[in-house]
Amino acid sequence: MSAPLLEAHSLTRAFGALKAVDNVSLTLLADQIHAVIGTNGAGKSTLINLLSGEFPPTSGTVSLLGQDVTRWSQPRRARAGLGRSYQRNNIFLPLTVRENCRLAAQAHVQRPWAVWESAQACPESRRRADEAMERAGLADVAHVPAAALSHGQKRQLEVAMCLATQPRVLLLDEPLAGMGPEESERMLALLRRLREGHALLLVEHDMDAVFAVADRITVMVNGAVIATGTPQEVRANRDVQNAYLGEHA
Ligand SMILES: Nc1ncnc2c1ncn2[C@@H]1O[C@H](COP(=O)(O)OP(=O)(O)OP(=O)(O)O)[C@@H](O)[C@H]1O
Repeated sequence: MSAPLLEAHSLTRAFGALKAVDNVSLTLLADQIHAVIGTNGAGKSTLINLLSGEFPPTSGTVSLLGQDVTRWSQPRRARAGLGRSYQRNNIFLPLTVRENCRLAAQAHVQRPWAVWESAQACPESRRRADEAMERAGLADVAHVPAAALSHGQKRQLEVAMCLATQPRVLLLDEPLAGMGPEESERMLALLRRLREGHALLLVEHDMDAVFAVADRITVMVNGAVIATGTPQEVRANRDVQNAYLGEHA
């Protein structure tokens, strides 16, 4: 069995009286895609925010590569190997694909205070950027300004920028949002390629895609986990069928 790269133990996050995430435990293994699904407001984005370190949990712990990172900031977790792509667009539109990837790598490698000055000069960030573009299938459009990319390519670029930071764990928040069938297929192929060597957490509303690509699925309702298992186990789970799946059961 693969090693756990990220573990959440009994994570809870309250906003006033509301428990947006309620006693959630989760283990992300290397070489696996772990999807988190649930209705709107189930707590998926809050869970990603707790794992990535956007804000602290009310209680519970997060460990990354065996280290307790619960009180670590988001940048510190990122430097330790936790990558995240956002639902909101994080790209510098006037810059080329390569420059966006270089800046992401640069912010990580060294001299983060000098990102503009040395994006050209730092061979290590150039190497990481080129590798990330290659893996994300964007090498052909390296010189294209991000503004000229299709919606699907922009989402690929977000993943590439995340890869340029050389993470072991990738948290992906709705990478397929707004995509047509062809773009979705391309992104799914990319996620499958990324599985090797990484632990991927995928929050996604497209159930067909989730069941096609995930090794494990966690189902959340009202902040709590109601089931975790293989796609087959989750599909067959009565609680999940009643609470959520409907026509996907
Ligand atoms: N900063 C906040 N302050 C107060 N309530 C919040 C905050 N963030 C989230 N919530 C509430 O927590 C609950 C979970 O929200 P969250 O965005 O995590 O759900 P989600 O599963 O990601 O939903 P969606 O699929 O619509 O993105 C919701 O009821 C939401 O209104």
